[in-house]
Amino acid sequence: MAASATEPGDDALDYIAARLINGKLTGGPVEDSVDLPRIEKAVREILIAVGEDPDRDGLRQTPARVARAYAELFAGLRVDPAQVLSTTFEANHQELVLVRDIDVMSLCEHHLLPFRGSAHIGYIPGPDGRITGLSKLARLVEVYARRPQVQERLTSQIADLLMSKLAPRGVIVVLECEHMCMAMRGIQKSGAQTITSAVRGTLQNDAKSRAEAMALILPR
Ligand SMILES: Nc1nc2c(ncn2[C@@H]2O[C@H](COP(=O)(O)OP(=O)(O)OP(=O)(O)O)[C@@H](O)[C@H]2O)c(=O)[nH]1
Ligand SMILES: [Zn+2]
Repeated sequence: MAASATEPGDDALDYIAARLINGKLTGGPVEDSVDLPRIEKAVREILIAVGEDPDRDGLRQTPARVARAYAELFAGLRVDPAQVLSTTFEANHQELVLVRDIDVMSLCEHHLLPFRGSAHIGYIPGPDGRITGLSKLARLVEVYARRPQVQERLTSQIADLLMSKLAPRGVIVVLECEHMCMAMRGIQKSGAQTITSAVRGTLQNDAKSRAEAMALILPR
């Protein structure tokens, strides 16, 4: 079946945006916010520019496929990350909560090539002991990762939103990623891991707490 911008794939894209924030859409239908025909036109131009025939059988649907793929990969641009943390709980827990090894896939904003790895997110609840659902930490990663990114900004955006919405005593976010723009092209060094951290509040100020959290995050 021929795929086009107005076929059932659009529902799937709305579903992806909704899934990022637990069933609530903030950005409206995808066709209102992502100009799929414009992406298609640009991809067709790229194919011609590199010397391909965009009308040959295998490539005919490629511009439409790439348009839908980009809408999916950048679905986080249509989502308000604050909504991810709209549900919190009283737990009277005063110690570290840490979710390790959250899968991260994003696109670097310099080359639009993927970077991929793990996120580790920890926080010490505030005096009210308020916590959030563990899955919300992974959702937060998804919302910010599904945008053109640099790893440093992705790391600090997660930390800053947790600080402002959860009012914890401290936050630590560590990302370990491999960048395809360093592996597939350019310097062509595959396997290099970039590690970024964003540390806030007491985890920033208290070296002992920070060292304890880091030992749990990067034990090797
Ligand atoms: N700091 C940072 N740099 C990134 C990230 N993703 C890609 N880059 C870098 O962005 C830089 C862009 O550098 P430019 O010199 O403008 O582009 P370029 O000529 O394609 O660079 P090379 O990759 O060195 O060939 C490169 O050094 C990439 O490695 C990221 O998440 N954070
Ligand atoms: Zn890049």
